[in-house]
Amino acid sequence: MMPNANPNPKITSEAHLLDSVHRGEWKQRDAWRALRILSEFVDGFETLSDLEPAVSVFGSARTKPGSEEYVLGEQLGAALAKANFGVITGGGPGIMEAANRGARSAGGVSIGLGIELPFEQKLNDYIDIGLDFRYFFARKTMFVKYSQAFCVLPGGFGTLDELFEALTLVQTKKVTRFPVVLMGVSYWQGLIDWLRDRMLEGGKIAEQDLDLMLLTDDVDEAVSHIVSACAYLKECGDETP
Ligand SMILES: C/C(=C\CNc1ncnc2c1ncn2[C@@H]1O[C@H](COP(=O)(O)O)[C@@H](O)[C@H]1O)CO
Repeated sequence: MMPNANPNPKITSEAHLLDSVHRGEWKQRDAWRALRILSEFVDGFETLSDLEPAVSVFGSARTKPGSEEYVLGEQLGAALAKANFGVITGGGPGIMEAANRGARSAGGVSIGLGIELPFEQKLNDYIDIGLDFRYFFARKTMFVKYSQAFCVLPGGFGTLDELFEALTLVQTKKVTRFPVVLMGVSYWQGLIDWLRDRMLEGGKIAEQDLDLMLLTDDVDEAVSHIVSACAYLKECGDETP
């Protein structure tokens, strides 16, 4: 059954926190929720701080095993592992599973940062280090902090949210300029054209903001781009080229 067809979805902790209707709950409950939020950060920092260099892979939760995009996710996970990167995903199905599966099959470290959702869900079966989060914002901090790069495969709202969060953090220099690779040229080309024709032409972003992304179908090109960008950053610190 598709998740959003569930007749009785549970109300998650994050939904309670973000609830803007039941004002009575705010005073009683939110201060306590802050402690739970703090514990998510502490668990994340403790579990992930010893991680070797890693790359976060994002993409649709709905991609079917065996499909072309799933196979691309597996190949990418394996190639990243062979280049000695851990592979971090959202721990769910689809592209997340594919990348974890590829990383595991190549003997790499496979990490899943799961999220509590209104419907039953467990981490996929290809994860060595797994964490479950209640709050998207705590989980997002871990993706950014413990990755050297982001690879983004075809996906929906969740994937776009992760992509644009990363780009905003790099653009505003909240994080070191690190590589963002978009994989799946035919899927992303329309978005890139729109960013160029509308956003750039309209003066909403700068040319260098578009340069933050590499668009490719080629796994080897993606990985060597990440390897050389990481080497450059190690040499030059935060300075942009
Ligand atoms: C919809 C389905 C499962 C949802 N399960 C998810 N588990 C973990 N992480 C998820 C899930 N759904 C979204 N995410 C995060 O967003 C990205 C994918 O979102 P999209 O809208 O599918 O593009 C992904 O990178 C995750 O971090 C089906 O069984």
